[in-house]
Amino acid sequence: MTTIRIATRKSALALWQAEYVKAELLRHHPQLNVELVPMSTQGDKILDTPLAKIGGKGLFVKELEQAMLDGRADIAVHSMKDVPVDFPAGLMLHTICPRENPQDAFVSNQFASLDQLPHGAVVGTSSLRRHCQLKALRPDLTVRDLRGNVNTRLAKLDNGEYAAIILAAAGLIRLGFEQRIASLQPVDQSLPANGQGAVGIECRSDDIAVQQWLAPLEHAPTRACVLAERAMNRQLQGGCQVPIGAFAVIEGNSLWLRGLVGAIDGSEIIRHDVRGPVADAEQLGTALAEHLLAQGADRILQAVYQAAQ
Ligand SMILES: NCc1[nH]cc(CCC(=O)O)c1CC(=O)O
Repeated sequence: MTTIRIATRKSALALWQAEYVKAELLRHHPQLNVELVPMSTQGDKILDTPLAKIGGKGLFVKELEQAMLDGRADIAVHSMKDVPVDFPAGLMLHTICPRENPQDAFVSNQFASLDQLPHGAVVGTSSLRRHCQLKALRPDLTVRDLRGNVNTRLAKLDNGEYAAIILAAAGLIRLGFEQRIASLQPVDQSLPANGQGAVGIECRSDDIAVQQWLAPLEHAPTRACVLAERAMNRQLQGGCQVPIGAFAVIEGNSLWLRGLVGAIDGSEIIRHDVRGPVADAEQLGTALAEHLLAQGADRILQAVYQAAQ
């Protein structure tokens, strides 16, 4: 019997995603044996420092990748949002699964939406992208860092430390917390991060057998969108902690990609969007990034990187 071992982080969301891939593999190939190999990553161990200050790309994926290279695991399941743009030699991003709701969610026990928050309210998020867009809409708000997995973040909200918190809707929905979403942030007010809501599967580049098992899990429209979004980030040389939004949708045969780069305090946001054939997804992402750079995105990003040091 063929066994496929899935390297996964131990957070509730990571385990959900690994279980999802396991269930999908078994649904398509009932003859397989699929096992989870849970492990801790560097990113899971550093909980007290804001992510933006730790730097280092791929904090949450290195250990999983080493396990595949060592043959202790065959595939790794990732939130595409957390996957660095480049892969180590010998590994590849093989499969992109159907996207869950890509929007940011407004979660509060008292308020229905962002515009209901009283003047000066404290909002929790650890994402520079969300921070930037929140302050642009509501300069009066105090944005405070909010780390931890989804359960921890909800507990901090319930403790009364924040009037509201912003999380990815996808994580909440997958973990059964959909009813905690007070409202969804419209994408033109909170443009999602590249890859948000999509699950990706990484494997060894030469492991043709595993790649054949994975093939039916692929979702072509999600792949096109995520490739466009990631190409934009790659061209901007943005890591995972940058005030960059990138979000694509497919309309008929055409792909519509929106992007932004902003100052963390929301004082300046550069936006642009492009449309083109779905087949040109990556070129669209690169072209959008070039436009943003020409409009001053590099100046904004340099200031962000300097402030983080
Ligand atoms: N950076 C952490 C992370 N990585 C993926 C998700 C949510 C699920 C997804 O985007 O697929 C989250 C939590 C969040 O942003 O609220």
